[in-house]
Amino acid sequence: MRGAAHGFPIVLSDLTLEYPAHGASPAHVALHGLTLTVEPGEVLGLLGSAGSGKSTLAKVLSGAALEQVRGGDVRPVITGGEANVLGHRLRTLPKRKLHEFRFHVGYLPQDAAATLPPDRTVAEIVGEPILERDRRYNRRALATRVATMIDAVRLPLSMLDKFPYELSGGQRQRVALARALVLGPALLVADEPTAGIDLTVRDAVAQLISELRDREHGTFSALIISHDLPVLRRTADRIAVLDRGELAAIGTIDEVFHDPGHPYVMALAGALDGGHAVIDELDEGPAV
Ligand SMILES: Nc1ncnc2c1ncn2[C@@H]1O[C@H](COP(=O)(O)OP(=O)(O)OP(=O)(O)O)[C@@H](O)[C@H]1O
Repeated sequence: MRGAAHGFPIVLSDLTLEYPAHGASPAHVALHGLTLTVEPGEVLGLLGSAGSGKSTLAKVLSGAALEQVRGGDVRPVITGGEANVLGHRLRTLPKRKLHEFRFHVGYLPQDAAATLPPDRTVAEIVGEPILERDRRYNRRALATRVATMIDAVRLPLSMLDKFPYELSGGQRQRVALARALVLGPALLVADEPTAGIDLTVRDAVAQLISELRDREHGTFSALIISHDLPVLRRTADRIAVLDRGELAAIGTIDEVFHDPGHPYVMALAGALDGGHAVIDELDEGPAV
């Protein structure tokens, strides 16, 4: 693909994602005909109504949806078009390459804070991806890297020996973010990274993401799902808006909201004019 050959971290071409039929539930198309490109060094914000397909896209682009299915979990599959991430065609990515692929993509799932392993300390949780990659990794270097990440997400080092149940939801969210970033990924896919985090720390999380982008000179890119406009203004070069599984708009925040052609984007713009910074109250979207 042309984009991938030029080092674009994400190239989506007419991408359709579907949850296969399971039990009594029929197959469900979650995302339809999505075409977009994330440029090297770009942070793309992703907004959209509830159920518009944001988390589904994050699961697929991070490679999480390609992992072995556990229990009754139903994963989305690519049923049309192409998704190329970091030069890999996800549709045909061999299972043996998935592990390596996932080392290069930091993924913060929507439920990350709630699903941290309860029996591990913060230090163990954040350091785990390093040990998964290299069991013999120098323990002192590991401790330093983990402490650096904990500091980067503005948590005190006294948290390192704590268990998830001893932390607040916002602190757990930041532990999950530290874990997603610990391997120094080329791409971060973050599903509501500031959910549950109080205002003062939200700024710090936005700052961390923009620092990574600025410091890594085009080698760090991100897809950030968020309804938090101040966070997107700080971090995102452009935003894409999804509505009911389709792309409703894409451009800089100003381009998208100053000339909203799509009814859902118009409603978002109206909410912003009304002074709302966090716009998830529009989740149902207007009737078209
Ligand atoms: N496991 C599943 N099986 C079948 N359909 C699913 C499954 N998970 C999600 N869906 C459906 O796929 C669509 C997209 O869901 P998704 O979670 O990606 O939306 P979203 O934009 O992230 O929403 P939210 O903002 O509420 O998190 C929805 O219609 C949802 O009901």
